Amino acid sequence: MIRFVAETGSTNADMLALAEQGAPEGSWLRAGRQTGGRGRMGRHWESPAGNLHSSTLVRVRASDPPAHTLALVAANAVHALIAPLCVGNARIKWPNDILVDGAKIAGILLERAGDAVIAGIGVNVTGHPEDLDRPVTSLKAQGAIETDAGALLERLAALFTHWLAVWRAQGLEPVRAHWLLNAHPRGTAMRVLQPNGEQVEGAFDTLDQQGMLILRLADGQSRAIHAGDIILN
Ligand SMILES: O=C(O)CCCC[C@@H]1SC[C@@H]2NC(=O)N[C@@H]21
Repeated sequence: MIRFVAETGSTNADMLALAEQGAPEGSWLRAGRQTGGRGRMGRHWESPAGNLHSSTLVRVRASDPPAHTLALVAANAVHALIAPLCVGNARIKWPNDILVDGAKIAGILLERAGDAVIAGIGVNVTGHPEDLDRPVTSLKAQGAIETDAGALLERLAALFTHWLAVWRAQGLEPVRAHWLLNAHPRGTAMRVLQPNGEQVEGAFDTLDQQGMLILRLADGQSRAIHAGDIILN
């Protein structure tokens, strides 16, 4: 079920509260705008009217793949929503940003409380921040014919349900394989800013079976990265 509120602080915060009150898996919340939108690594997510701000709830089970790999489920769903609408080339950037021709168009934030994982998805539909040090874009700027956030969420919820079912029934492998098809190609040069402040440079190799980024360093060694921000060179 999709609920809509005209304005809230953060749909992720609201969905975490709903999860605590017993909301079932498959619940969705969409806000017209957010006043305290949360981004990854403690950043603010600009959330003006016209864009898509939504969160859904997954109740993880003991038999599921690792909960953090729901990031790949969400990225596959958001990529499938966005790619057909854009003239430019839509790609997933690890861990779960969606870029069009190198400019960020959507972001995903996973938060967990007990068995509840909240997947928060923000899509720049009609607007995007102007003052960032990284390229950003929106569906409107990409010439998309569908720019109604409500209609986009109907489609996104169906795509998320599909990828969640694959993840649960077939495991991580098909989800990971599809993610790799739509992500930066192997050999892409990148710099990783890790949460501890360390920077690592290398070339994208693959995602391992746990969803970790495997980077090939200049000396030929491999490094597994489990968290951080990537800058594509
Ligand atoms: O930093 C990122 O790329 C992740 C951004 C996630 C933003 C979405 S908008 C809906 C949901 N509610 C939030 O407060 N954040 C997520």
